[in-house]
Amino acid sequence: MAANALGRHLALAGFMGAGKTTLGERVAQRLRRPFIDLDREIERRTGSTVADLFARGESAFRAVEEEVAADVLAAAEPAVVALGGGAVLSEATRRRLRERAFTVLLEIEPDVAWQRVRDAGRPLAQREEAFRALLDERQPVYDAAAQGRARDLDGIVLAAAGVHVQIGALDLLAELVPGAAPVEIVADANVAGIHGVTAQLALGDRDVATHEVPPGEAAKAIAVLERLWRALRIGRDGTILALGGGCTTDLAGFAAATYMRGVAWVAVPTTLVGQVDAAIGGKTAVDLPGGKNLVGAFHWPTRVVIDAGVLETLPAAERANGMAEVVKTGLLAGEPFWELPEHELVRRCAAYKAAVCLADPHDRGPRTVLNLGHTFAHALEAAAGYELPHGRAVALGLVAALRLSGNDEALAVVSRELAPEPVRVDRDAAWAALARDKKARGRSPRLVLLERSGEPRFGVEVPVAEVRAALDDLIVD
Ligand SMILES: Nc1ncnc2c1ncn2[C@@H]1O[C@H](COP(=O)(O)OP(=O)(O)O)[C@@H](O)[C@H]1O
Ligand SMILES: O=C(O)C1=C[C@@H](OP(=O)(O)O)[C@@H](O)[C@H](O)C1
Ligand SMILES: [Mg+2]
Repeated sequence: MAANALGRHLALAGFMGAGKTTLGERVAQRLRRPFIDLDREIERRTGSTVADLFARGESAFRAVEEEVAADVLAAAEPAVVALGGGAVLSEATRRRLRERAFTVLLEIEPDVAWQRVRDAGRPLAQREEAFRALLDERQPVYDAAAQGRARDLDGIVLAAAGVHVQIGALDLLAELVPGAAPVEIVADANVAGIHGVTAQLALGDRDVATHEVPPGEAAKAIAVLERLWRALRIGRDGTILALGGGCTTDLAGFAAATYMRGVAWVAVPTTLVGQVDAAIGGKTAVDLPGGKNLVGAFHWPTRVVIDAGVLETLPAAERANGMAEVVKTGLLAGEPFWELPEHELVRRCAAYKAAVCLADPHDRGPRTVLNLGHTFAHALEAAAGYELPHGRAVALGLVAALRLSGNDEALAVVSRELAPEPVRVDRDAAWAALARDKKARGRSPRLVLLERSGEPRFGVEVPVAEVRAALDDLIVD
């Protein structure tokens, strides 16, 4: 069974008034997919309104609905499809949804649904009592069709990406790790000491072993990977569960991508960076002596379990690294995510990243926006021999990118929230590293710019001299 909407249609099911049509259109925009509202498509093809079709008898409407659903779901290009509230009553449509789509149930309180549709002239929303009874009657069918559940726009995106955000989710791993097969945990050695037992207890008898890996970047080494490959015992139906920060999820995800030509994996990020960024989107990698992330694979985790509760034990310096990505994400989205309470901030950022990655899973274009400021950050990190904390490097990188964008408002946010401080590194080494960066093509580096918050532009050619000057401004002698 599909675990996410990657490469398949994203179908929205749910009762009348849940917002399938309204939110479906917005989700499609975020995922850069075509949007099809099944009812509108039926009206377009038949030249009659849904109400008129109903007036000729519900069974006639259902027959047309089933036929149009089959057609829409047969299309090769993955779309967002808002179903009508009764479409999943058809056994044939449910089967086609399982084959061709990932179905998210949009949940709604009956009172709210009734208030929304009572005066809209919908054929099955004429009398409140009948409306409520119909929802009760259909609930089991909705539950059977649902592969994910949501209540709002971000919830739909998160479900579509297989990302589960909930405080206390760590205790629910047995339910949240798809399937029933054995699980091997790959954990950061520090995190294993703090949260490892909780994860093991939650998994119960599915937990077969825990492999500890070095904390931080040291985990992303070929030697560590080889040790892990040799130690793994699961078969091809098993699951690797990564418990730790972005370095742990990068390593464990790559192990999962390669072990036995690929096994399923679940990411349980325990750092702010991991929860808002690294664990989402299927990029996995290890480092070579020549550079970071030089060997890797796109291997989307079957689930990402985000429990903001585990951040309580996160050291302040690690939190600061994460805040740089939070500020970056908020600026990209055009919303002050950094002002939100932690759980909500994590959810909003995770949803932003999930949408961008679903729209461009293999990093062919739009996903590049996530690199805002990172071309500079990576150059400074390399010149500092990777001794510079990532958050500090990203804060400085944002300063450079935003200056080049002429975005003073966003610059003020970065100064206030991240207090970036210039670094002492070798200027020529930093420049050489920037020129080597994979985003630099030919002579003029291509950057992500953000003239207006919420409207990033990627692949923008910026004159070499301006880029060099922006980099130099981040460095003190
Ligand atoms: N999240 C929401 N908040 C407030 N109103 C909404 C929301 N979603 C939908 N609506 C409104 O509720 C009504 C029903 O929405 P619609 O998208 O047609 O639902 P559905 O397609 O699930 O029946 C519309 O008037 C719409 O504007
Ligand atoms: O629940 C239903 O049986 C129906 C829901 C409607 O779509 P919405 O859910 O968008 O209102 C529409 O397909 C038709 O009126 C029947
Ligand atoms: Mg609708």
